[in-house]
Amino acid sequence: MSRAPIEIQGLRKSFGAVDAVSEATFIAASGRVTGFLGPNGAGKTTTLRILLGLTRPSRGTALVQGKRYRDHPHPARIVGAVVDIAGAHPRMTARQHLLTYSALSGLSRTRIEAVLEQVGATAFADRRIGTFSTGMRQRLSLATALLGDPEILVLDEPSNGLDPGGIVWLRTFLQEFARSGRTVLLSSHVLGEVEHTVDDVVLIDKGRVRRAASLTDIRSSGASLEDVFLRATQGGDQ
Ligand SMILES: Nc1ncnc2c1ncn2[C@@H]1O[C@H](COP(=O)(O)OP(=O)(O)OP(=O)(O)O)[C@@H](O)[C@H]1O
Repeated sequence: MSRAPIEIQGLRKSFGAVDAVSEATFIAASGRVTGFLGPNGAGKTTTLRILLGLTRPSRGTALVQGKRYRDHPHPARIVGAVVDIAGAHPRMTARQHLLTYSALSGLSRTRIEAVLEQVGATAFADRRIGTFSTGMRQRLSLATALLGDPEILVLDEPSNGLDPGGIVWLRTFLQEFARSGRTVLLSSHVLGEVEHTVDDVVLIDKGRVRRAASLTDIRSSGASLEDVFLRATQGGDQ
């Protein structure tokens, strides 16, 4: 059997006395959008940061295409990470930011126009990032993630601050990305939005994965995603 593009196995991470992640085991499959869901402080960002090589786990493994992120010679060509572009210089334009990121990541600059077009950012490509709305920043973050033409997209709370039009646009984009055989893992605590976007869900609470299932299976059991989420995160043992 071929391996899943994302495999999290027995993951644990403690920060001093705080167990941010105490048992996380799940996969994200290709051709699917997987929602990584949990309440505030559940351990989502910590898990994604470990997956992206930004934080070291205390135990366990988080693999992309069978290897740790940092062991890939060109990780940006494997995984695109959609995280806040807070580190981007506010006086840089979107196009300058993409040029800088290409150079730092060893990526060709030939895809810059294509990714700007892909995320609908061409119109503001020459404006300074400091003047951007949240939605524009999100689009630039996605464009940055797409520069390496990755097989996998990992997004931490991607619809934060997007207006309804932006949310629908992002949903369509992610579903089309997955339909092309690629893989999307996104974290969120906004169930209403996620329910329209994802194929599979992984529910985490207090650092433990409580449930992993397809949305179809959840619906066929007669429960709503909200029911399952509340049961999983309020001491239930699902
Ligand atoms: N660098 C750190 N040092 C100490 N504690 C941390 C650190 N990072 C995270 N934590 C703690 O680990 C727990 C999990 O945090 P994490 O950010 O992973 O949760 P989350 O599910 O992403 O939450 P949210 O939805 O609020 O962003 C929280 O109790 C948090 O306070």
